[in-house]
Amino acid sequence: MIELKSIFQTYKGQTGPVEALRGVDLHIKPGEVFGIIGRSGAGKSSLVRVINLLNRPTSGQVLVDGRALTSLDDDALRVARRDIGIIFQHFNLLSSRTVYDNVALPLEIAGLPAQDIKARVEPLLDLVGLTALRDRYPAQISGGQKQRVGIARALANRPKVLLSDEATSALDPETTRSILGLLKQINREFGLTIVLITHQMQVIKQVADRVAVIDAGRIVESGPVIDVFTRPKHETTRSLIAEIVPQDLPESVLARIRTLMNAEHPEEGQLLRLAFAGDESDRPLLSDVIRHFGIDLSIVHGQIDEIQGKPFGTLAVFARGAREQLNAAVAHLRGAGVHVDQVPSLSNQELSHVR
Ligand SMILES: Nc1ncnc2c1ncn2[C@@H]1O[C@H](COP(=O)(O)OP(=O)(O)OP(=O)(O)O)[C@@H](O)[C@H]1O
Repeated sequence: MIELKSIFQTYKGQTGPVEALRGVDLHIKPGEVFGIIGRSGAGKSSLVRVINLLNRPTSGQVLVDGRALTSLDDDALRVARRDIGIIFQHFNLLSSRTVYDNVALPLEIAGLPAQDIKARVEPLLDLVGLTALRDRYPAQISGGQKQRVGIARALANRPKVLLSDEATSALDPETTRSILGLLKQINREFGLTIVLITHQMQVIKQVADRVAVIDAGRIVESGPVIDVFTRPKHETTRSLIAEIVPQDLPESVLARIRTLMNAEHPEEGQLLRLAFAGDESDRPLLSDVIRHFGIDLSIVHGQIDEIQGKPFGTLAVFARGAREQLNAAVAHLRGAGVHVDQVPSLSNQELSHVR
């Protein structure tokens, strides 16, 4: 549905060129909710605005629904853009127009007759739950309601793709949940492809199917959300995930591990960090390894959460047993699809760096 090929975006900065995007390749499939996450200044807005050519990239190709937007002239691009709706952090509504007239605006620009406009706008107001507020002005409605107007307006031209540029960043957590719920509903009902950029992992966790992590203008990691959450590879991903899944063990847990460690011969104890997702979490894997390999396990820390109905979690366990048995147990867990980090040393100094 959307293909970005080797995208570079360089701005003329005040003190010299700023390379906001440095060779981005992305392939977003039809009907998926694709999240792009990164810290402030990573290049998220530049990237999302390249998709509809609000920003023309310095080099690279943008294909949407098989059409190379980067090769179109201005007139053809204007028409092609009707297939791509966009919603913004600050809603960008016209204050002098009512809710109804804001939603109608893109259809007026496209030259639809008033009757056709009415036939499109009314069901959209119904969809976003604003029929009763149709004659209010933006100053007379809440932030969440403004974003609902933004969504209805973005859908007016019946796009195939909806871009969301930090659309929930100015909203409180409850309103954010309801707006994301609405986006997911639209994605399911209309099969609309949604690309959302955000700096909030909560947003990715609630609605995205796949996610790409952008850092300093490059995609550093991408994949299904559940994989990226349970097995983050890049430091930026780890620190973003720490917002909702703590990546470092708390000091009190480290103190417990030190106590356990002091009670053991170093070669007989090992700290393991397990990450599991989906079906793995339903199986009695820990009791399996205790029974089959004759080892003891103490759970020292853990967290279980859910991503779109699928459980995922991390556990830190202190494993005791003969070295060979411990290694066999780790191999068994890995064979069952659990990601296992073996914390290699039990020295106090290294424990202070345990993640
Ligand atoms: N028009 C511009 N002129 C010069 N530099 C720009 C321009 N727009 C963005 N930049 C720079 O490009 C880099 C990427 O900016 P961008 O807005 O894409 O990042 P972002 O991840 O969306 O950040 P934020 O979350 O803070 O909005 C930053 O260093 C920014 O200062």
